[in-house]
Amino acid sequence: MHIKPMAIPDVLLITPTVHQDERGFFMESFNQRQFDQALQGNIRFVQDNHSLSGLGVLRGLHYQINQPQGKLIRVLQGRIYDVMVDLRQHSATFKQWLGYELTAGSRQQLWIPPGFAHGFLALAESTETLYKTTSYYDPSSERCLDWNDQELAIEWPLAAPPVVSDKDKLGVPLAKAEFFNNDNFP
Ligand SMILES: Cc1cn([C@H]2C[C@H](O)[C@@H](COP(=O)(O)OP(=O)(O)O[C@H]3O[C@@H](C)C(=O)[C@@H](O)[C@H]3O)O2)c(=O)[nH]c1=O
Repeated sequence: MHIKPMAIPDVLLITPTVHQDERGFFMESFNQRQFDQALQGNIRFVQDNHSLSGLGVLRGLHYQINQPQGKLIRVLQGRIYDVMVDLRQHSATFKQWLGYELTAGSRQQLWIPPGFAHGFLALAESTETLYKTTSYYDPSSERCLDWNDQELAIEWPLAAPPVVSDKDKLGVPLAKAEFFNNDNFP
């Protein structure tokens, strides 16, 4: 497993060691010890989320103000353009966004620490995304940033207008975003 910091250095790109043989492949998709070493911390996951998206579905940008979720994202089938926005007010990269293409073929994962808004665009039909989270779903504290906010100016690789949920159509611009109630992130 190889772990590399991204341009926002707390975001990590994880490339697993894939063992191929005549049967197929084997990989450790998560290893707590290596993850702890890489983060020099004590992250624990409590929930796994699995979603299926058609080509052009865009989900996000979501975050929870009371129970911020760290997320470990991977794609089981298809491809996504994964986007995260740093909403940690004390961060050197506050309000910066980062995008990266995750594919089923690469088997790479992204670690997004608590304190980010997150979303993704499906770049293929029948795209399945699986991600672990460090805290439980808390709909009352969930907030949504406008995926198309002018200030953020995220460069989504869109071939056509995306398919967006009614909830996400109500996403607010960064200028009106609520930030976290407790900015003491692990
Ligand atoms: C996120 C979530 C949703 N749900 C329910 C609520 C709703 O009825 C249905 C679909 O929810 P949503 O429309 O919010 O699903 P979705 O738009 O896929 O939400 C997800 O988007 C990505 C980008 C993330 O980062 C996730 O944390 C999550 O916010 O599933 C849960 O039961 N548990 C959960 O953890």
